[in-house]
Amino acid sequence: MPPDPTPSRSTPPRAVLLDIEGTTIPVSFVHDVLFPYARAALPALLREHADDPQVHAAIAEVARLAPGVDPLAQLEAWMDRDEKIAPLKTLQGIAWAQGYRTGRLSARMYPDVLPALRAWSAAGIRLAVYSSGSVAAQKLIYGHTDEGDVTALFDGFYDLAMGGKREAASYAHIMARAGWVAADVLFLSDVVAELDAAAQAGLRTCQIARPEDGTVAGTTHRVAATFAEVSRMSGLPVAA
Ligand SMILES: CSCCC(=O)C(=O)COP(=O)(O)O
Ligand SMILES: [Mg+2]
Repeated sequence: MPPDPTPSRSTPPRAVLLDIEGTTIPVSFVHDVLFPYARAALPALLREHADDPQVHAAIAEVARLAPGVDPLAQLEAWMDRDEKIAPLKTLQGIAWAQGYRTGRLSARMYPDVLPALRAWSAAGIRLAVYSSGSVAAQKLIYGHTDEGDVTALFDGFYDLAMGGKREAASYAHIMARAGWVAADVLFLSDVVAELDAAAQAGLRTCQIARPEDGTVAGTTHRVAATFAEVSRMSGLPVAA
């Protein structure tokens, strides 16, 4: 995307960066389906696949971050606190891969999301994902939705390798990596601290506050309950 010499908030965004949990996929799917699936699968994964290079590297990273602690116990403690730690996210992604492959997992998106993403993409709006879930896990979730494989809608996938979602520098890294101009990009998330960080980096922001997830609307960002509302507020194409 070439830089716009006169970026203006009165023009529609040229790109949209999207959080997953609570924004495109229900919190209940992540917390009641994905997380318990990974928690149940991790002991066998660590026991039986410790020689797999990705598993091996992730376990080594857990040991580096928590020296002297049993890696499985540490992972379970992080899961108890829903910590967004890269090796945990890598291992969860590996655990979910088997579930998607065998058809035991299929992702449910909020019903308003896909029509909007399709309309935005068809109009040339660039779309990218930024989630604490690993890039591999992001491609799995969007590759195995109840609506089929929707990964082709996205130009980019970004995870904690860019930095934490509550740090402004992470959004600057993503802009540099994508070649996007922050002022032209709309970031959608349910979490105010993430929106604060994105706004600090110069992105436009809109909080997604879903009644079904009980998301509490903040006071400092625009708020929408659905992607149709985002379209109307931001001048993005509205789904037919
Ligand atoms: C890739 S889906 C699972 C998302 C996940 O593991 C998580 O912790 C939620 O992160 P998000 O940044 O999407 O809120
Ligand atoms: Mg979220």
